[in-house]
Amino acid sequence: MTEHTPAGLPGTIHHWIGGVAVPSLDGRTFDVADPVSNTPYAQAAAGGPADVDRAVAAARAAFPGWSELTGRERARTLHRIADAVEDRREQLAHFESYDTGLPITQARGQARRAAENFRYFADVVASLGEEAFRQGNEQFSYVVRSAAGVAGLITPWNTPFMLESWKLAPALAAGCTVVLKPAEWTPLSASLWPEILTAAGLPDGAVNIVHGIGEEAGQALVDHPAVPLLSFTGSTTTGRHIAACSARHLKTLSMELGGKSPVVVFADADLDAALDSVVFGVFSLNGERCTAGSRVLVERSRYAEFTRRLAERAGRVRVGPPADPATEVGALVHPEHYARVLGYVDLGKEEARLVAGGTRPAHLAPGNYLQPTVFADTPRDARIFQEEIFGPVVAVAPFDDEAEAVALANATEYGLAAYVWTSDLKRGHRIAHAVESGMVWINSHNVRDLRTPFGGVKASGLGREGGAHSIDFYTEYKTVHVALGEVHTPRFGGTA
Ligand SMILES: NC(=O)c1ccc[n+]([C@@H]2O[C@H](COP(=O)([O-])OP(=O)(O)OC[C@H]3O[C@@H](n4cnc5c(N)ncnc54)[C@H](O)[C@@H]3O)[C@@H](O)[C@H]2O)c1
Ligand SMILES: O=C/C=C/C=C(\O)C(=O)O
Repeated sequence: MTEHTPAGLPGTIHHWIGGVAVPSLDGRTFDVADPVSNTPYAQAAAGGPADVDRAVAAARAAFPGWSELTGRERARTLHRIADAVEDRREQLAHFESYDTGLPITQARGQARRAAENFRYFADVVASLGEEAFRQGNEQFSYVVRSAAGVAGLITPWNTPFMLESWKLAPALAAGCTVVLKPAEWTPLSASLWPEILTAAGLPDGAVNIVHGIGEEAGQALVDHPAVPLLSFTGSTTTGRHIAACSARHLKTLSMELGGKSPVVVFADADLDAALDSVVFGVFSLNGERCTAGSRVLVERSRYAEFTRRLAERAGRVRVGPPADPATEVGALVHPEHYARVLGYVDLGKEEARLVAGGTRPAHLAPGNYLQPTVFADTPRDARIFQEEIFGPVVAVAPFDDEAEAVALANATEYGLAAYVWTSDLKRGHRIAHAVESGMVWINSHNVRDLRTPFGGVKASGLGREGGAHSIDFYTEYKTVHVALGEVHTPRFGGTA
């Protein structure tokens, strides 16, 4: 605990099954710590197969009632969920910041975005139509959509509440009922869902939450035969494992996985704007952001200037306690993750040239703090150029021409996001089309439009969520064909 411990912390975080807060059937719990003191402040229920089974049963029981409502009726509940999130925005932000180490100002933004996710998907489902096709006067076909069933939602520890809402909102909008398994390092903000969903009048069992360790609670959800679809956000390694396990039941999968997104800066770019975007893109959210621009490729004629300015800016980023409103980079989520990031920093010192950061800021004693770190002259086969670090660490490298920029941008197994900076818009589009990624921003940082497909290619994922793509994922189609005129069925076997 620290002087910044928020009021109202629960001592125990329970599962939420069928509208009731419950411990694990076998009574097991795990420790939950904050990333500043790294000491446990709560116990959370450690779910296993029997708890997941109970949660799936509750979701199945709630499914007929929830899925048979009209889209407009479900939309009304979703708007009330958004209201309830907004009502608790301060508490949510403080819980999130305390548990994850995110700076409080950024945690507030994530809470706002969570409410927005519910409003957005409420509007989508309220205006959703279905398709019809006519073949002259002979046949009419129409397509009905229905909720796909009980959805399993498995979420990571970075921006946990927002990413939970990014799955809960479209799943509920589409008429699914769900079992959510939050990340075990950051279960605190999820402990507010029961209060939020109850205040909004969501029927019991429509959302069930099972806390626990990925390999136990998450695995049980993956293996459950009555969960036909899984939406997973997390690491590529876990995603691959879940996909392999899901083959047995042919589950429908949506996977938002890791990234190593390039930022390509041409000599004709607005360098000030590009610099702002690079600094924000890799150091905001503590660098624990799937779409972080963690590889910066700069045209050689501006490379030295850009690298020097980036190093200066990184040195001025304010690292500090997550609860301090002046903090720009807080504490990394967990000592294990912190050690992993520090391991990459040590490696980077061998593989490239350290030009900023690389150490714990002297004034911050315990806590998982790291000064924003910049490596220059990074070779393309360096591990710090290839592997997702998921912390405030950026690798910079020069390029000589457009072809080399594209080759370097594509020289990783990942393909989530990419960013291009140039004042030549034709070139901007050329690069956007040539880069292997699910999303590209030209002369912009990661500004989201919730209507667009979000997701990646290569090792960054499978499928897309966002807008109608989310609704498609959480629904099944059925096509109904009906004859309009006289039917001339080919007569097999002659007449009787
Ligand atoms: N592409 C995106 O949209 C996006 C968004 C956020 C995070 N991420 C990625 O997430 C990663 C960081 O998150 P993380 O470290 O929590 O990832 P992780 O894969 O370790 O864990 C994610 C979730 O999966 C669960 N899990 C672990 N093993 C499991 C198993 N065998 N079966 C079922 N569930 C299991 C965990 O408990 C957790 O809830 C990074 O790679 C990051 O890029 C991607
Ligand atoms: O760290 C990952 C961030 C994911 C972001 C979204 O899913 C989103 O902005 O909708």
